[in-house]
Amino acid sequence: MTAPDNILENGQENGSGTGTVAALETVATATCFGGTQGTYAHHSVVTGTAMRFAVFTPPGDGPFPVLFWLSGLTCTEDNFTQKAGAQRVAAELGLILVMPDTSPRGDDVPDDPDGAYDFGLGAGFYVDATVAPWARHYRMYSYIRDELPPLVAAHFPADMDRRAISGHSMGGHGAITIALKNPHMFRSVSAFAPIASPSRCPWGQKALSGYLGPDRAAWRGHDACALIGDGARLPDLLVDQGAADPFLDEQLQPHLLREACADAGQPLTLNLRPGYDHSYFFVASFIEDHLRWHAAHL
Ligand SMILES: N[C@@H](CCC(=O)N[C@@H](CSC=O)C(=O)NCC(=O)O)C(=O)O
Repeated sequence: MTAPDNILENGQENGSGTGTVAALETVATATCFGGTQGTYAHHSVVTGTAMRFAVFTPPGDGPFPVLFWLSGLTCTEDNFTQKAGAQRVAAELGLILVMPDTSPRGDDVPDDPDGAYDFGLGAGFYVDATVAPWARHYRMYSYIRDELPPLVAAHFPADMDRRAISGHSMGGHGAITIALKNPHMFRSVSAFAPIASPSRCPWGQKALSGYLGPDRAAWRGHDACALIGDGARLPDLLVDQGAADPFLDEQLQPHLLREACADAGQPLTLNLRPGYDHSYFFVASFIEDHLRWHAAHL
């Protein structure tokens, strides 16, 4: 099976006997390092909107292991795809890369009332909102965990028993927390400049209070440090963090993750990279390390 090159108009049986998987529209494709870089669209039952995601399919027949990449605030499926330069190594390693959008979008999807970049559109925070008006569409946790994997399995030459997850900033938080809550799903987990403890930084407090309400007990299930403190575990965790990141002290706070892991005996490799900021120049500089690390675990 190669990457889809047509527009499928009907859903197809997902092979598991559990129902149909949504049709996938191919928005655009390009050949890249012998593989295919594509953008795909579908109707999401989970978010109730159209959703887009990007996929890099390496050359060859597969089945290939799959890395899910979760991007940060303001991003779409394009940021990592166009800026990280991950395709060369993914082609060499035989790794499918899946890059979803970071929130639902559409005319009836509410946004931050002030148009701020850190809530609403482009800022789904990988949680299922429980508070109106967000709860109707902002369900990125279930989208990433439950809806996207069967779509990838149905339409791409993917070996879903060999899954990895990684992400940047808000997406680093998403990758770590989704893996901590679903340890059977991923063989390896890494992050770039993740928000270590959303309950204790302005970005996270705004998002968790807005999407989940003021009860901090509900926030614990989406806070990596709280999850680790409450007993969740990963076999291993790789994190890279730029030491010149302007969000380091106020928002990201990697020392909280280091302390939570040390207290709990959770394995963690935390690389503090002198001179690097929060941008995709930083991600591009170390993505090869992460892809090789994931490939070794898959
Ligand atoms: N000052 C920026 C803030 C947004 C920003 O830095 N977004 C980061 C992720 S931050 C945490 O989730 C990002 O990845 N941006 C996209 C990019 O291509 O660099 C602003 O006001 O937009």
